[in-house]
Amino acid sequence: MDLKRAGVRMQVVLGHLSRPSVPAIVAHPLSGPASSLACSSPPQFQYTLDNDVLSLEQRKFYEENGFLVIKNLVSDDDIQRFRNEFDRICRKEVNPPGIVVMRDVAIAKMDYAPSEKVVMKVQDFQEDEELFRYCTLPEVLKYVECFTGPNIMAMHTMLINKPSDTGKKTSRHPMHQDLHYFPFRPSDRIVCAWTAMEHIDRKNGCLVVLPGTHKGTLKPHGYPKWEGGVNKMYHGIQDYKPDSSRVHLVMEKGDTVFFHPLLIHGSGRNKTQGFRKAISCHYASSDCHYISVDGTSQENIQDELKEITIRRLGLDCNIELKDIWRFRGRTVKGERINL
Ligand SMILES: CCCC(=O)SCCNC(=O)CCNC(=O)[C@H](O)C(C)(C)COP(=O)(O)OP(=O)(O)OC[C@H]1O[C@@H](n2cnc3c(N)ncnc32)[C@H](O)[C@@H]1OP(=O)(O)O
Ligand SMILES: Nc1ncnc2c1ncn2[C@@H]1O[C@H](COP(=O)(O)OP(=O)(O)OP(=O)(O)O)[C@@H](O)[C@H]1O
Ligand SMILES: O=C(O)CCC(=O)C(=O)O
Ligand SMILES: [Fe+2]
Ligand SMILES: [Mg+2]
Repeated sequence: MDLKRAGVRMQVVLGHLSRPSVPAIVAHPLSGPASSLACSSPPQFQYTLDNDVLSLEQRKFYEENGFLVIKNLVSDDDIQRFRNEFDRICRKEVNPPGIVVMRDVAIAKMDYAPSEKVVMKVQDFQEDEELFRYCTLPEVLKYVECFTGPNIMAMHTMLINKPSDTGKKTSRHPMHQDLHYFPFRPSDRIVCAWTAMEHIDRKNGCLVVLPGTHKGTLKPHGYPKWEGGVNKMYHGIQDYKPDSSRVHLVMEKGDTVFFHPLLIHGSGRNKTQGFRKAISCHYASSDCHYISVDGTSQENIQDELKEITIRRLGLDCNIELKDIWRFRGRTVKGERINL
């Protein structure tokens, strides 16, 4: 086993077994700045920017693996507030503009009273002041800036309420790269923050990552051929091999993983009776620019997103993908430049 793999394994094992202690390569919000550890010949960094937040070890870990877990970053109080607001949205006590409330495909056509038990995800909560607070938390943005730089936009927001699997395995999220969904670049200035809202492990469907895959390119995505069905827009990489060496990220409430948009990741079934909750935001530097995805592997998701948006807004004309993203994006720090 090479050192990198051993390191990843150690993080996961130690992170799971020895909760109060901070394993060497698991980042801690209070751990020291890179500058204090700087050695004589600084390595070249591609995926992280010079900053006083990440230790050299944390920085190297992200460069090598494409993700970094920061333990205990978001407070219990904040998580409770997000839970309360999610509940209010599910019960239709509030209906913020733009929000998408999604049911699991296994129950999509059934008629149930509105409650958190029928909602698998809310998305695009940029107009919901209470949930959008997550995207503006200074403790989160402090880390985001290490990847995006100072001009930061929140581009995509989600609260995922992974339901108990009905037996059809539809609670799985196929392995994918988030960049498939994004018509902006460069990819290295985009990062996802994903915070566990409770203890999450393999039983309730934790995140699964393929370390180091952020160094590859964007792969073609499509719907996996799953007997029990697949949720709308849950595309997966087409050449997924079940034997790929996966790392399951066991996380505690408040732990936050930052990951690169090319990192291949997904999540397994929720085999418990509860709903597994996580809140996330994709950030990008506002220096990024929109690209045309015409004629690329992203054309399939462009077509689906345009179709849904046109239907939802009741438009009778075409709409440009970049305008959908311009409309969603919100500046959370610095100034809005290109996006
Ligand atoms: C980095 C990003 C990574 C990502 O994963 S981004 C993924 C992007 N996902 C999205 O943008 C959200 C996709 N979901 C949606 O837009 C909506 O939930 C969706 C699917 C349009 C349904 O919303 P509504 O139209 O409000 O719901 P509805 O009950 O009227 O259903 C309309 C038709 O859609 C079907 N449907 C609902 N939920 C579904 C699901 N989970 N999977 C597959 N199909 C689903 C539903 O059965 C109905 O079909 P029909 O028209 O009756 O044949
Ligand atoms: N054809 C596929 N394309 C893309 N991703 C897939 C495909 N089949 C399975 N996956 C993903 O691979 C992971 C493992 O799949 P599996 O069916 O073993 O799920 P599980 O047993 O519920 O979860 P786990 O093994 O992670 O505990 C899941 O994240 C799943 O979404
Ligand atoms: O929370 C999960 O299960 C994974 C979500 C995810 O990767 C996504 O929506 O892009
Ligand atoms: Fe994802
Ligand atoms: Mg499995």
